[in-house]
Parts: sequence; structure tokens; C-alpha cells
Amino acid sequence: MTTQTHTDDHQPKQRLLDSQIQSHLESLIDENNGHAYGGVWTIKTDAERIMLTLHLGYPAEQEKASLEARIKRELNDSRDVLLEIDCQVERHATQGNITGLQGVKNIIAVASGKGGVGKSTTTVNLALAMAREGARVGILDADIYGPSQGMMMGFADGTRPQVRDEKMFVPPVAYGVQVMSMAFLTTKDTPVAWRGPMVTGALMQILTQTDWSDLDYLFVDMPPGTGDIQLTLSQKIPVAGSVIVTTPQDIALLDARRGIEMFNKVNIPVLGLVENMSVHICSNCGHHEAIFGEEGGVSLAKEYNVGVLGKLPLSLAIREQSDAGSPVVVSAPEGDIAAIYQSIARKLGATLASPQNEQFAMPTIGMSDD
Ligand SMILES: Nc1ncnc2c1ncn2[C@@H]1O[C@H](COP(=O)(O)OP(=O)(O)OP(=O)(O)O)[C@@H](O)[C@H]1O
Repeated sequence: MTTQTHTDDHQPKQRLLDSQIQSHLESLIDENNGHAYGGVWTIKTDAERIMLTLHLGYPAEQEKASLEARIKRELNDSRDVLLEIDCQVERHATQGNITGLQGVKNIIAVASGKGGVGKSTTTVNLALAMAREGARVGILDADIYGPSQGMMMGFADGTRPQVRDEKMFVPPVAYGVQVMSMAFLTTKDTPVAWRGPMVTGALMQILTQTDWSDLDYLFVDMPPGTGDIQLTLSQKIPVAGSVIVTTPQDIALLDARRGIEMFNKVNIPVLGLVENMSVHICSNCGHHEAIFGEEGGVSLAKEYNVGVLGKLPLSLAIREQSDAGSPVVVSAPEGDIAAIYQSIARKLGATLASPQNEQFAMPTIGMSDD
């Protein structure tokens, strides 16, 4: 089997048998999870074209063009290569197999060990990136003490969800994403000095009384930290997987460690870390500077055997666009930063859908130490 990665125009192109195409494609590595694609291809050929359908359990629409080009190079066939991606997101196991939520296939909790690391910004851009990959997506802003999803998604102050049948909230939609937030139900004067049980009770009520419509992924922007509220939510919300947002700063890493341990305790797979504000790129000269230290998230990920889904630079555009209600993934979708969020979204979907994760999602026996 030839596995050429480069073609040059002078090299005579080959004409592969369908079985050869099949074995090339099966051994191709899925860059979103590091494993070979295997038998997920439908192949049709004629005199001029190789028509491929890739069947995936996660959305990857934004990767289509680059993957098609990669396959063209790999096969080095004289015919044209046309790629379609068919995505079927399945419902994955929840912690302890607790009952899932109507209208939602998979809930992803986005957490951080401490406040201010960019968890909400990451959630909103990740959700929008997932939608651009072709998934149906929602966001629940559970960051009760600083709900910011409404503002970042461009909703006007005072936005309220409609109520259906006097009991279900219809989530407002922005950029194709369904959003619910405590901020839609309260006023600025509502006291936020609620105690834990009130907070978790109110959030569970919003979660279950929202008429989520046919979502592949619902991102829950968790309250920052790893206290009682977070632990209770992690036990009650039927979560398929979690993402931890951290900065490379030591203290944030210590806190992120607590986040991983909290999810381990309640048997929620940590699908990966997002390292935020990992380098500063000078807007004048383009110089990269790791102001919060280098590779912190990577070493944490190694220690706990979780992957780093991606790293975001400290960037003025990320902050300004979120504040303006038009996060960078939708305001500059072709830019370098949007590309990082797109890659994180695909990796997240691929990690959740991988068979390795299903094994991890099974309840573990005899592991608990408390
Ligand atoms: N990569 C980044 N580059 C520049 N600014 C960023 C970046 N990520 C987040 N920010 C900014 O940092 C501030 C804090 O971000 P954000 O509100 O997302 O953090 P958080 O972890 O959700 O905070 P909290 O938990 O307190 O709600 C915001 O002003 C946001 O715009």
C-alpha cells in the first residue's frame, strides 16, 4: 500500500481499485481523536470521480474542505475526489446512567476551578463553533452569580423567554443556538445572596422546564469553583461529559485539578481541558509571549490522562467581540481564533463519541474513596 502525503504535478497519478481506496481511508487518522477512521466510509466511483461519504458520530462540517484536500493528496488518484460528511450524534451515557433530558441528546458541563479564567467566553464560542460544525446546540447559563451568556449572545437587556402551556419556557434563539439563563427570569435587583439549595433548585427547575428543541449538545456554563453547588449540580444534571477551562497560571491549575477530581468523583468523563489566555500575541509585532507560564495545562492533562482540546491566546478580539454580543466565532468566522474554537468543538464531539469514552462512562466499581 502506498501512503504518499505529497503529490507533485509531474508525478503520474494512479487509478486505485475501490478496495485500495477503502484500505487507504480506513487507516487514515482522524485528527480530532488521534484514531484511525476505520470502516466508516461509503465509496462510490466512476470514470471521473471518487465519491465518498464519511459517517461520523460528531459534526465536522468545517473540516470538509481540508479533509477532502488531504484525501486527494493521500490517494493521488487521477479522478476527482468529492467528500460528503454524514453526522449522526447519538445520546451518550450519563453519570450513573441517570435519566437524560427530553429534547437534549448530550449535556456538556463547562467548568473552571476558579472565576475569571474565561469559562463563559469559552462556553459561548464553543457552542457557536459546534453549531457551525452542523450540530443543534443550546446553552444553559448556570453561572448564577455572574450570568453573562445573554449579553454575549447579543440579547437585549430585559429579554424574557416565552412561556408555553403555563409551564415550559421556550428558549430564545441567537445565531441558531437556544439559550436559557437565570438572567432572563430575574431583574438586576434580584438578590443573588441565595444559598446553595435555592441555587441548585432554581437551576434544575430552569433546566427541566425549558422546552429544548431537538438538541445534539446542551452546554452548561457552570458556576465557577468546585464547592457544594457545583458538586450538587454535577450529581443532578444528567451530564455526558465535561470540559475544564484553565489558564496556565499555577493557581488556576491547582483549581482546575479540583475540577477534574470533582468530576471523577461523580463519574463524569472529563473530555478535555481548554487552556485559555495561554499566550499573548502582540498586536503590533505578532510576538508570542507566555505570560502565564508555558505548558501548564499540558502537564495537568498528562497527569490526569485527559487531553488538551486546544489553547486560546489572550486576545483583544475575544474580549471585545464577546462584550459586543457577537462572539469571535460568529464575528470573524474565517479568522485564526475561530479556527481554534472550531477545532476544539470537533475534538470535543469526537472524544465524546469515541468508544474509549463509552468505556469510561460506565459506572466504575470500588474506585470511590469516600
Ligand atoms: N482568551 C481571552 N483573551 C482575552 N480576554 C478574554 C479571553 N477569555 C476571556 N476573556 C475576558 O476575560 C474576562 C472574564 O471572562 P469570562 O467571563 O468568560 O470568565 P469566567 O471564567 O466565566 O468568569 P466567571 O466565572 O467569574 O463568570 C471577560 O472580560 C472576557 O471577555
